[in-house]
Parts: sequence; C-alpha cells; structure tokens
Amino acid sequence: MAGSGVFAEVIDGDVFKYYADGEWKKSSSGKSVNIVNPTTRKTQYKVQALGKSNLMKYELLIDNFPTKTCTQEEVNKVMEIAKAAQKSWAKTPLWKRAELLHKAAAILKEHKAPIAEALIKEIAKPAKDAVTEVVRSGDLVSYCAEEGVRILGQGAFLVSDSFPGNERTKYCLTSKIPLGVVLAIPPFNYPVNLAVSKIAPALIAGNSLVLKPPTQGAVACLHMVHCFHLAGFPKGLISCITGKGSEIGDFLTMHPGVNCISFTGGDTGIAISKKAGMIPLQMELGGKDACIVLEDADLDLVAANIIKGGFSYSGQRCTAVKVVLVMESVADTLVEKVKSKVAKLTVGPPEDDCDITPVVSESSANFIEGLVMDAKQKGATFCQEYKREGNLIWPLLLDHVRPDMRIAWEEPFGPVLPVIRIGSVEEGIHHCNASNFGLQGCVFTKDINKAMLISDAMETGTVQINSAPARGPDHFPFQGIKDSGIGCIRDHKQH
Ligand SMILES: NC(=O)C1=CN([C@@H]2O[C@H](COP(=O)(O)OP(=O)(O)OC[C@H]3O[C@@H](n4cnc5c(N)ncnc54)[C@H](OP(=O)(O)O)[C@@H]3O)[C@@H](O)[C@H]2O)C=CC1
Ligand SMILES: O=C(O)[C@H](O)COP(=O)(O)O
Repeated sequence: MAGSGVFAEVIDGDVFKYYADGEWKKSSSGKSVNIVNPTTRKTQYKVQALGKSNLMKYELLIDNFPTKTCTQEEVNKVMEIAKAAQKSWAKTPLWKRAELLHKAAAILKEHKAPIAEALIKEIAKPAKDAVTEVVRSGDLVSYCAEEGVRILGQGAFLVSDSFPGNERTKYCLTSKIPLGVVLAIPPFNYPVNLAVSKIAPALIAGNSLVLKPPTQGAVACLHMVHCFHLAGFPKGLISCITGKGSEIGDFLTMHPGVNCISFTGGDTGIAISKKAGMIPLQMELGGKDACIVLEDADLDLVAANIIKGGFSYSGQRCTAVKVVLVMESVADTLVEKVKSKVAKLTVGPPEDDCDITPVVSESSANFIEGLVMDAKQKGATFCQEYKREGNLIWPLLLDHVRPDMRIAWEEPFGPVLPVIRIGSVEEGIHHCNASNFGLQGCVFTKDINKAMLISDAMETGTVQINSAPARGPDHFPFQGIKDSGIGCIRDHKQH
C-alpha cells in the first residue's frame, strides 16, 4: 500500500513529505496541497506545498533574494545542494553511475504494486496500465544506464588538416560533459514514466536532478524517488519538491541555480520557454495527432487502431489519435466499424481496469464538455449519446466535424474523437499541417509509396504507417515540432 512498508518514511501523519539532501522532510511552510481522486472526487492524499504567501514574495526574490520565507529558503537550499552534489557526481565513474541506476530500476520494479496503486488513485489510470507504467519505467532506467555507458564513453578526435588551408598542426579531443542541475517537470498522465525519462538520462550523464512532480501523480512520483533513495544515490543528487505548478512553477523555472529544464505538458511549456533564461530547454508538449485514412485502407485495422489510439487511457495521451481524416467514399463504413467497437468499451473505475475511466479533474471534464457542446451547436453528428457523471465521460465519436468547430483543432485530452470527411488526400494533409501542433500522426493505406509520400508531407515529428501513434517503445526517438516541442531527438518517421 502507498506510504507503507519500505515507503513508510515518505509520509508523516496524512501528509507526504518532500525529498531533499537525501532525506524525507516536512516543509516549514506548514502547508499542504490536496490530491483529489478523480473517481471519488474526494481528497485521496496530501503533499507538502509552497504557500501563496511565498508567491507574493516572488518578485523580491528574483531581484536580489532579500525576503526569504522558509520555503523559499528550502528551495534555494535544494538548488545549492544539487549544485554541490553534481560536482562530485560528475567525477563518479560512468560504470558506477550505471550500476546505481540498474539498482534503482530493480527496486522500482520490485515495488510496482504500491506505486501503481497511487497511479490508480491519483490519476485514475486503469489498473493494468498503472502496473505497466511502473515496469516500463524501470526498464527505461536500465536502458538509459546501458546506453549511457556506451554513448558517454565515446568522444571524437579531429585533426586540423581535414579543413581547407590547414596543416596537421592541431589535434582536437571532444567528450560529452554534464550541464549541471536539471529541473524536471513531468505531466499528470505518465507521472512516473515521464519523470524517469528525464531523471535517468540526466543522472547517467553526470547531472543532478530537481523534480517538480505534477500535483495529480505526485505521490506516485515520491514513491518512485524513494526507490532511487533506496538504491543509495549520493545525498542531494536527486530532490523532489511538491506544490502546485501555478504557485511554485515560475520560481523554479526562473531559478538561477537551474542549468537545464526538461518539461512535458501542455501550453505551460511555451510560457516557460519565454521566461527561462539562456539555458537548454527540452519541451515535450501537446499534440493533435491526425489519422489519415485512404480509400484502399484495411478498415478493420484502421478501426482497431482508432480505438487503441483514440481511447486508451480515455484519450489522455499526447500521442492519442485526436482527429480522423477519412476519405468520404469509405467514411460511412469506417464510422460504423468504429461505432461498434466503441460500444464494447468498458466504462467505470480504474480499479476494475475499465477501458474508459474518469478524466483527471473536474475542470478537465468541463473543458471536454465545452468542446462537445460547441460541436453539437455547430451540427456535428453524435454517434453515441453524450453522457457524463462527475469526471467520467462516456466514449464519444463525433462524425461530420467541420473546420469551424473547436474540436477540429483543440486537444480534448478525453474520450471524444472527431471525424472529418475529406474529398482528397491533399485536403487531409492540409488540415494536418494547418494545426499549430506537430507531434505525431498516422496514415492508413496499402500503397507503401503513397504512405511514404504522405508521411513526408505531414508536418509532424513522427508518422506511423498503418499503426496508431505512440511514443513507446521508450527508446524510440520522440520529437514534436511547432507547438509540440523543442530540444528532443527530431525528425523520425516510424513505419
Ligand atoms: N509531447 C509529450 O511528450 C507529452 C505531452 N503531454 C501534454 O501534457 C498535457 C497534459 O498534461 P498536464 O499535466 O495537464 O499539463 P500541464 O502543462 O498543465 O502541467 C504539466 C506540468 O507542469 C506543471 N506546471 C503547471 N504550471 C506551471 C508553471 N507555471 N511553471 C512550471 N510548471 C508548471 C504542472 O504542475 P501541477 O500539476 O502542479 O499543475 C505539471 O507538473 C497535454 O497537453 C499533453 O498533450 C503529455 C504527455 C506527453
Ligand atoms: O502522453 C503520452 O502520449 C505518452 O507520452 C504516451 O506514451 P505512449 O504513446 O507510449 O503510450
């Protein structure tokens, strides 16, 4: 159970502690943030928080750090310690860094049950998917350790006479060096996996790491961090600061002690990019992944992939299929096939491992409902009746969606999928490229030549051919373009 057994020291009374300097601590702010269970809509957990009063002092802090409240001091201390810990970590042999990461991965996988439980309670992730997220995260940590040893173990040797006008009078040796303190901010939908995808590469490369977990998902993250603690990483190398992003986000992202920010989330990432100073940024942001369906496509395969791509974790994936662009001549058949599969999706609590579970928050459910009502008002065809109870929204396919509807462009992050009927492939590509997002997309056709041409024409980081968009397996390159991200490995088309 979360907060018990080896995790007992992570909690004090009913409030989870934050992690700094190799210890679990209570913030002297005396404040906590409630984590609301999306299913029961009641407080499930509490974590330490920076209070509003700290935020009011924020401007003064940015100027010259004169007025310190306790929690400001706590964060500053974390940054100071992280810097010091990084210096000696960078001198720790690569193989030793890898050894510790392998150990953390094993501990993480051993303790998957309580971490998965937190994912079920905090973000309503279906039970099996919650376990998968933890196991996949452990595997990713190990993979980073293995690859890191190889990649970081290599450098380059250059000689001067390979450049015109030079004699062989100079040699150049290069190797990869750490950045320093990396600030990692993952989103709610994969809090553990998208945290370790930042933590493991940063650590193997000799950086220290300050994690600001998403509020929904914070308890799962704290448990994950404890696995790194149990593995025996040096004090101060990893810290985990909890609190609402809206309250502590600016303070952290503009902190002078931070040397790199790795962020995954929504538009917040664009705001951070504008505010952060001249430091490397890695941004994995939203998407409006298009699924282009040609006349010759295997429609059973398409329907199965639309269900998997559009409705897994209730559509709360950046890589979810978020708009279907289907040729008019096969649209009726495809919509019927998808409709019959939607009818088979189970709807209910994550504990029962239902396909469709409550979305993360009431505000998220309200936002989704707003998109649905806009589409209704503008004449979209509802393939199912719209139904909502609390945060639980039944899966909904909207046919005959037109570009003047918000759902044609906006990311619902919920189990609602628009279908736009197109008269030509060019029309589909045009819609895809008119989006401000460019994360992934997919194309379904039996003609590989057409598939390659269309995937080249789609302005997205990745295009899957005859398969739904997906980030995993986790070692595949993953990069969004336009408003979907910067700073990751880019320009890959998967087939
Ligand atoms: N491209 C990709 O790889 C992925 C992208 N996403 C995208 O993430 C979004 C959904 O995730 P969601 O968690 O709602 O995204 P948000 O952008 O709302 O939040 C992401 C993280 O940022 C924190 N945060 C909030 N405000 C600030 C701030 N001012 N400064 C710094 N940090 C802040 C949040 O903390 P708190 O929770 O406390 O508010 C959370 O940890 C979708 O748009 C989705 O497409 C999701 C997964 C993968
Ligand atoms: O939010 C997301 O979409 C995750 O990064 C998805 O990972 P997956 O596509 O491998 O499930």
